[in-house]
Amino acid sequence: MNPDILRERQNATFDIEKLTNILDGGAERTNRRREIREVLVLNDPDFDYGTPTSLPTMILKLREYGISDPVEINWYKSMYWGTGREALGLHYVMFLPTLYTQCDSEQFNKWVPLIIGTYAQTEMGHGTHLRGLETTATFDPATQEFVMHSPTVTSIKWWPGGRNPLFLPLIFLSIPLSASLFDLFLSGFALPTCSGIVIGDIGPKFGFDAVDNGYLKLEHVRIPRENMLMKYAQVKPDGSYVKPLSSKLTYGTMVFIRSLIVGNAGIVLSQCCTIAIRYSAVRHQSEIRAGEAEPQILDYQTQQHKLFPLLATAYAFLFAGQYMIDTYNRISGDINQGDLSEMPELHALSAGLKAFTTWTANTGIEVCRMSCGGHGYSRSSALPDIYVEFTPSCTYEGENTVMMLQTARFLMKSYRQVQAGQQLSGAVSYLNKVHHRVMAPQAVSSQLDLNLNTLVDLYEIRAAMLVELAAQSIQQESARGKCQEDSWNNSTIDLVRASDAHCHYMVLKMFRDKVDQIEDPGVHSVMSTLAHLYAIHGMGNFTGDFLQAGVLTGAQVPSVSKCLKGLLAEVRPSAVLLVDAFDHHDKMLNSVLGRHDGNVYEAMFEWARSSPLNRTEVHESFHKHLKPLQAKL
Ligand SMILES: CCCCCCCC/C=C\CCCCC/C=C/C(=O)SCCNC(=O)CCNC(=O)[C@H](O)C(C)(C)COP(=O)(O)OP(=O)(O)OC[C@H]1O[C@@H](n2cnc3c(N)ncnc32)[C@H](O)[C@@H]1OP(=O)(O)O
Ligand SMILES: Cc1cc2nc3c(=O)[nH]c(=O)nc-3n(C[C@H](O)[C@H](O)[C@H](O)COP(=O)(O)OP(=O)(O)OC[C@H]3O[C@@H](n4cnc5c(N)ncnc54)[C@H](O)[C@@H]3O)c2cc1C
Repeated sequence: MNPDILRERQNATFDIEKLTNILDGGAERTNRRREIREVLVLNDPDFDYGTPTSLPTMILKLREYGISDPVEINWYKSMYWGTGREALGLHYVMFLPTLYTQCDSEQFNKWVPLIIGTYAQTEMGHGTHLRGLETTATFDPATQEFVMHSPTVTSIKWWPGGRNPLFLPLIFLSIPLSASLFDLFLSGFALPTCSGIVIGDIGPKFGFDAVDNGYLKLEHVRIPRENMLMKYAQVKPDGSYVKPLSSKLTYGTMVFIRSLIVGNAGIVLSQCCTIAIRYSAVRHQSEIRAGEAEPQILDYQTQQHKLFPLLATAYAFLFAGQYMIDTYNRISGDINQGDLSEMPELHALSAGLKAFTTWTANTGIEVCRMSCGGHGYSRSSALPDIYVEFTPSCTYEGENTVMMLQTARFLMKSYRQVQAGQQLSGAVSYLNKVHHRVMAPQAVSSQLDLNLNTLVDLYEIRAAMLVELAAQSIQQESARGKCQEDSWNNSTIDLVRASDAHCHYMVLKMFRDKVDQIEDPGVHSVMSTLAHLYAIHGMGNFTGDFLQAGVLTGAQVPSVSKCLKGLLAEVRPSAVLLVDAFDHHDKMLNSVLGRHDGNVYEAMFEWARSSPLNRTEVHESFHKHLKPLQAKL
């Protein structure tokens, strides 16, 4: 083991295993995750990663082991495929959940065990604006079929991932009866027997290469009436339409996946922090004091300033992901029982946190890559591949700006309710104080109050102020004679800013609540330090907001920076131990820089030598192209 990394692991001030258990949701979950990793994947003689049979092997193994829990599927898949995506991601995280949540019982029993599918909602002309989707599904009572049709070039289904060229069970969103409502259809087409279908691949993408994203054009293709997913809405044999309790129930799968993406952003950021911080512990470069040995780059304050707030953010997002999934499970359970009262809040929370966490993690991956210098740009680091695979999460499953505006819609509605004298509960209950003006900034002392509860309060006041400012912008636009829609559009910068601040407050609050639950003194101490670092770092990035909210004075601003530097120094001794607690297996990370043993250079040389370009002393292209050319010169 590299001596630097060995030294970093001595004198631990907290129990790493206990922290890993907290991240997994308990010791039993850690044991189960490791069982899946060690027994069901690494030590499985059939484990054949990287071969053409990998995918079918994985599917059969998941069924053989009876793994159906989304988290356990993800544990298995991420061990099998490492940090990359694989062609069946969409099947597991969108196609199956749609069947689970939108099929009636007969359909469920008929389809779920049997098929692999994709989710074809987006069209060439519309991905965000679902009410603008053009694909039609017209019911023909005479034949008890729906006629599926792509009326325009912009209605061609575009992007469905994992498009299977031979058999096409896919979830469709189409407009069967009216522009405002659309429903889900399962369309099993067996190509090439089924005429009226034009299918293909949309071509090379920025990345996501393991997933074949396709296109699908339908020309009056008929499917049985029974293929409409009929849990919430039905078309009866006589053609009558039974509306769902809410038209937004059709959107349920997107809410589910957005809820998963929050935790996934934490996982991906934790992978990158593991790579960058372990590498920074073994990389020596330049000098701090003339004549002394080159220091570990982790001892540079700027390197700590790049990586430690991201480390704190990774923990924050992992805890936010736990909260999000628990909230999703609770509310979707109520929805299943017909109680839709919290559906708007679930939508607003999942939409906002999906955007907030993916935007932050997306930027953070690049900071981790650049903090590793040239070797960070090598594919051997795994950081370029992680970035390329993660960055579309800011676009898919709800483009981030649009998602933030959906959260803003909920915040504005809540603000208006408070103005009308209603008492709010849940995540927006802090807006009650705005109405009663108890949001007045606390007596701001000359010293920054570092109590975590106080910091949470300051973020709450900042969010409330920005919600009020956005609402005032809309009111001012209306007062200038603008219609409601234009008043909204002319305030969308403020609205996104308010949603971002609301999400930032929510994530810090979840972090603080999780720290409060930690009983082990050592783990509590180091997690409390990270939560403070997360809060103070955000205060440094958004100083203007806190000044504008009156919860920070100009005189206190220097102490924010001073406090930040102190917290960076406090984290430094535990940095490697804190990434060890993420418990990412070398085989899954697949990173020369992030190896657990820290033996980076030896591994990098081996990695380079294994490159296809180094198979022969002289590359065949010399003999094929250059040598004949030289002979002519
Ligand atoms: C631990 C396990 C980890 C697993 C790892 C998995 C991590 C993930 C990794 C990879 C993922 C797989 C790869 C994904 C591939 C990508 C797939 C896709 O992209 S599929 C397509 C996704 N498309 C979208 O998300 C479309 C976005 N657009 C919309 O959702 C809607 O158009 C809209 C923007 C919400 C607007 O809808 P609409 O116009 O109908 O509504 P509005 O007029 O704006 O609002 C009317 C009222 O409706 C409320 N509303 C809107 N949506 C919802 C909802 N979903 N639920 C509840 N309520 C909703 C809205 O709030 C308004 O309410 P009021 O204000 O009127 O009260
Ligand atoms: C890798 C990848 C995989 C995908 N897989 C699938 C899949 O399997 N199935 C599927 O159905 N789809 C899939 N998609 C499509 C994806 O869901 C859409 O790209 C996404 O919903 C964004 O919609 P759009 O492309 O129409 O972008 P647009 O909405 O056209 O966004 C373009 C710009 O317009 C802005 N904008 C749009 N509306 C508003 C508004 N109301 N207010 C302010 N600004 C606005 C956006 O903020 C953005 O800046 C995938 C996409 C990617 C990148």
